[in-house]
Amino acid sequence: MPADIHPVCFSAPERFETMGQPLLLVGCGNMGFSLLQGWLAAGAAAPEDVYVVEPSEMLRDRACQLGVAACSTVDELAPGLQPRLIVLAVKPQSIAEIAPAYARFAGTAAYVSIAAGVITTSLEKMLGDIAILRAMPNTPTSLGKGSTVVFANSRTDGGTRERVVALLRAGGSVHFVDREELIDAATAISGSGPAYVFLFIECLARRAATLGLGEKLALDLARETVAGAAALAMSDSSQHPAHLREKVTSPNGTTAAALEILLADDALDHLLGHAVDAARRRSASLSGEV
Ligand SMILES: NC(=O)C1=CN([C@@H]2O[C@H](COP(=O)(O)OP(=O)(O)OC[C@H]3O[C@@H](n4cnc5c(N)ncnc54)[C@H](O)[C@@H]3O)[C@@H](O)[C@H]2O)C=CC1
Ligand SMILES: O=C(O)[C@@H]1CCC=N1
Repeated sequence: MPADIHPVCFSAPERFETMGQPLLLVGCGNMGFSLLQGWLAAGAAAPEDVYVVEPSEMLRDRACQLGVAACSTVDELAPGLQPRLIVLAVKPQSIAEIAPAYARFAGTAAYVSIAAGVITTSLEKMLGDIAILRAMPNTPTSLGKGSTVVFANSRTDGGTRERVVALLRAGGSVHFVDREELIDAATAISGSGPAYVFLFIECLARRAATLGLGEKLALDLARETVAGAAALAMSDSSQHPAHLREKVTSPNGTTAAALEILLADDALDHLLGHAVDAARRRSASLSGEV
């Protein structure tokens, strides 16, 4: 873990502080819905406290099936609604158009944006000089197995940080960074990371099928192998992944034959390095497009 990323020591509270406090989720697409699933499953928010704004009828229906209220535009929200937290889960390219309509809640609300690459200075121009946090979650949040990296602007007080952590903690671990550019790094590692792992599963399954294992068994084995290895890697933090790898690798055995290819000229390391750099640079460049 980079020295700048400090995990928040936050054991799950018995009673989440977000309970009874209206929470507004703006955008309920892939990531917004993953967050919503995580919050509700962990009891971090009660369905009756959550209001979703989402223009897609299909996605509103999906949200409503979890018991929350959903409408298609900000203007349809009850005039008296005073949200305590507003989570902006819309695309970076559309946030400048969408966010300003939510500035009217600034008297009661703190804002969390999950938009990749959209810096707090830009968000402050859209919403005002108020408490704004950037969070970079990932889709395993829907199962409470996600990682979220958070940066808070200077207007964010301790109570607001705690409230946001209480909510995000429902989706898995929460880590604060104190330099905003580290959100770009986190985006490239944990935000986009699940896609790299899914690609690995796809590739492994394709190879398994090529070896004659059959489509279903091929996919089952690829999924189970990644899930099992990840569970092992998580089960004992004193064991470095390299040590776990060595335990699989018999001298002059089959794993050694495969690793000789993957480790040759640091091929995999370099490929992943290029990929992660591209994601980090893309995150940084998105800020110039907003
Ligand atoms: N998909 C992922 O794994 C992650 C995504 N993010 C960030 O989350 C944000 C959303 O990404 P996705 O969920 O993947 O995209 P998405 O396209 O699935 O979701 C965006 C949603 O915003 C809705 N929307 C459009 N206009 C709206 C408006 N005026 N008011 C309310 N909602 C509106 C869309 O209908 C759509 O459902 C992006 O900024 C992305 O950078 C961050 C971490 C991970
Ligand atoms: O691909 C993207 O831009 C978003 C941010 C991290 C994951 N998905």
